[in-house]
Amino acid sequence: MLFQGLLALVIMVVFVQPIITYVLDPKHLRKFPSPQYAGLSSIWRIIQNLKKRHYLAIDDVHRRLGTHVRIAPNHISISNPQAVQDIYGHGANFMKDAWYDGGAGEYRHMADTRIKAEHQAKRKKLAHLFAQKTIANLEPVVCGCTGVLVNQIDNHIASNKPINMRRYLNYYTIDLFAELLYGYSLECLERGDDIIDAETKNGKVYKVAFIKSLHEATIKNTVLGMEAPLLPLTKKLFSWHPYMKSGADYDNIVHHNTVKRMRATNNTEDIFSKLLQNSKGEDLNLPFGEVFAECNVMMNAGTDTTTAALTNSIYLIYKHPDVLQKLRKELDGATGEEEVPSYDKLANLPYLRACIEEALRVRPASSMGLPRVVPKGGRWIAGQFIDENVTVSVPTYTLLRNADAFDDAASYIPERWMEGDKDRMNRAHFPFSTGPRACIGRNIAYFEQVLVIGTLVRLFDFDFQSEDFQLETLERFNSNPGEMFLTARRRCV
Ligand code: HEM
Repeated sequence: MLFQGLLALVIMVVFVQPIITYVLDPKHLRKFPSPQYAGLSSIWRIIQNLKKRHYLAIDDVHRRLGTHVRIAPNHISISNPQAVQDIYGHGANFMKDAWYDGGAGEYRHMADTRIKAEHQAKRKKLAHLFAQKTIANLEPVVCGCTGVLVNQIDNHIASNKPINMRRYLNYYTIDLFAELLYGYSLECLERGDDIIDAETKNGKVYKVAFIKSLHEATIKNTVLGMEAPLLPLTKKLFSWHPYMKSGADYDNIVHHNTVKRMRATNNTEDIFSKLLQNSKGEDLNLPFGEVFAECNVMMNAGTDTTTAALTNSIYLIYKHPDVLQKLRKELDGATGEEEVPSYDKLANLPYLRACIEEALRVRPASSMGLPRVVPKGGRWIAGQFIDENVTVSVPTYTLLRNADAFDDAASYIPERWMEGDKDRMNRAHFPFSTGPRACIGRNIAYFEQVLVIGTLVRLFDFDFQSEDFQLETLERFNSNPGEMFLTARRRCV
């Protein structure tokens, strides 16, 4: 009876109420074109998401229908560089949409906190963790992990086996971020798998796969968040679904490591120790739930996006032999005999940086338009007035391929970041988002990319499994690369 009641309510909210709203059109949204039935039901977007091709569907509708497109009953997607500042810029004051409630737990973390004052307080508290100065101190850990990755590639060469670079780069980011955060590695790279300890609140420890848990949890959060008002119901209705268990598994991985680190008595200089204190070293007395929430988002955002960025860079560089050759010339001139060069030798190499930037543009780790709510009074966004309380977003993938901002936009051309019109490009280039909610971890992300790409390109030749290999993208929330098997050889210099 309860189940039928819930189902009826879901049908009412998902189907009936949007039809009434569509006809009455209180927020004047019918003037915006929309694909198929997207203006009537969020099911259209949910289906695109379940197909893991949401960004491509949105890209396609913008090409066909123009800059302002209604992609859900209360959601306008706006593909225009001006909209980036209008929506996400400092001073725009657009709140994060209720979609972020999809994955929110008892305590909010920095990324899913929606209230401005709460977010500002959190960001102020945690900003010192991500300052360039703090990150420079992390170099021994990043170099150490990069060395383990090099060893593993050598092991694959020795045993004549191709290496699944997408997975090994993910093991790398998991180990690296665990070591940065908790002060110890989860040793996925050494083992060649991501099966690690998780722990329930009752203290039961069990083994689980990190990548699968995180990915399935993300699909669940993304899809359920698209009908945020229904979350209290849908979470119950789908409690049987395996992705719910995956969500709990991911939380339990973070729980296990947070409890373990909390108990540790040694004075490790890791992000965790800094998380518990302010920049003056005074104890913040954070409740466990808040510490857990921040660790939860860091193990997610700090691993999944950088895996995508690293895999995409390796793919694109080795798919473009002219780029590979030019990059190697720059690297060889700047580095010595050491296997893993120091960061300062790589940090200011313009072509290396251009290769990384261009990979973030053509294959962004985060492709989906990040939803925000139009503030009271409504706003003009990229030339069109949008009523208050309407959800808006800029489709990241589509804008990063905007033909007005980028010549030959679909092609991988690192040179554009050295010779092109940077002002024109930067108006549309926002792989880390922008404004007060922009990525706080971008310094870490560049640090890792510079070291890993700089090291691997110098040391190894890689062959794809076939000449026509195309790396697929599976968009959950982040755009995750598919499997990428490479045959490695030590480079002959
Ligand atoms: C190439 C790698 C990365 C990319 C492309 C990336 C991209 C992004 C984007 C687009 C956002 C905005 C999300 C939104 O508005 O919903 C974001 C936010 C965030 N990122 Fe990253 N990220 C990367 C690496 C990292 C790393 C290494 C960390 C380390 C912890 C991190 C932590 C965060 C956090 C905590 C937020 C929320 C910030 C806030 O709302 O104030 N990211 N990132």
